[in-house]
Amino acid sequence: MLIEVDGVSHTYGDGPLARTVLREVSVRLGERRIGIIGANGSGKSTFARMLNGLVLPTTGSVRVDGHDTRKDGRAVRRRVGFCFTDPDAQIVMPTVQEDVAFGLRRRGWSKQEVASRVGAALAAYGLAGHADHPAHLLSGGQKQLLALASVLLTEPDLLVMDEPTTLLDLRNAQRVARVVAELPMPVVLLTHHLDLLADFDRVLVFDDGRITFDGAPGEAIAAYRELMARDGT
Ligand SMILES: Nc1ncnc2c1ncn2[C@@H]1O[C@H](COP(=O)(O)OP(=O)(O)OP(=O)(O)O)[C@@H](O)[C@H]1O
Repeated sequence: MLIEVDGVSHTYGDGPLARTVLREVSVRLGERRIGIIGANGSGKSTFARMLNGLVLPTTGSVRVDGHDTRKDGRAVRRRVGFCFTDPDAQIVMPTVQEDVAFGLRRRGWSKQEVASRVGAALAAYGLAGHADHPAHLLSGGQKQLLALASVLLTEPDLLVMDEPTTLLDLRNAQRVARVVAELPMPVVLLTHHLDLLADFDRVLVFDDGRITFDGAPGEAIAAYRELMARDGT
C-alpha cells in the first residue's frame, strides 16, 4: 500500500475569505505505522481527509495504491477506512448493533455471519452490553469505540484515524492503542497524544501547511516540542 502525495496545496473558500492550509506538500508513505503531529490548524486533518478523497487538493494529486483520489474516488474509499475525531459524524443507525452491522450490508454475508461478526466486535470493544442501546446515547468514548469497530469490520486496506483518543479515558485510550498496534493493515494516525507514537515507523510534523519534519518518532516529537516552544515565545 503506497500513498503518493505530489505537489499538493489546498485552499478553503475564495476571494477575501480564501485560506490556504496546505502548501506544496509532496510525500510518499509506505510504512505500517505513520503518525502525524502538529499545532492546531496546521493542516493535519485536511491532509488526512485527502487520503480517502473526502477533500480533493486544489492543486497537485493524491494516489492511494495507484488510484487517484480525484479520478477514482470510489476505489480509494473502498480501500481507505476513516475514523473521525467526532464519532457522531460517523454514527448512521439507531442502535449500536445496527450501526456496526451497517458497513457489512454489501458483503453478501448471511444474517448469521453478520450477527456473529458484530457480536465479536462489540465484545472486543467492551460494548457487548450495549448492543440494543441507542447509539447516540453512548458516552463520547463509547461512541469512539463504536466508530472504530464499525470501520474495522469493513476490513479496509488502510486505516486513517483523526485523533481517535481525544474523547477517551485512559483505559479506553489504551484499549484503542492496543487495537491499533495489532491491526494487520497500515495505519495513519493523527494525534496530540504523543505517547501513542512511540513504536511507530515514521512521524510527520506539520507546521503552517507544510511537513517540517519527517523521521523517527523520538526525533519528530523533539522537533515538535521545539517548534511549540519557539512559537510560544
Ligand atoms: N471546511 C473548511 N472550510 C474552511 N476552512 C476550513 C475547513 N476545514 C478546515 N478549515 C481551516 O483550515 C485550517 C486547517 O485545519 P485542519 O483541520 O486541517 O488543521 P489541524 O492541523 O487538523 O488542526 P487540529 O489539530 O486543531 O485538528 C484551520 O484554520 C481551519 O479553520
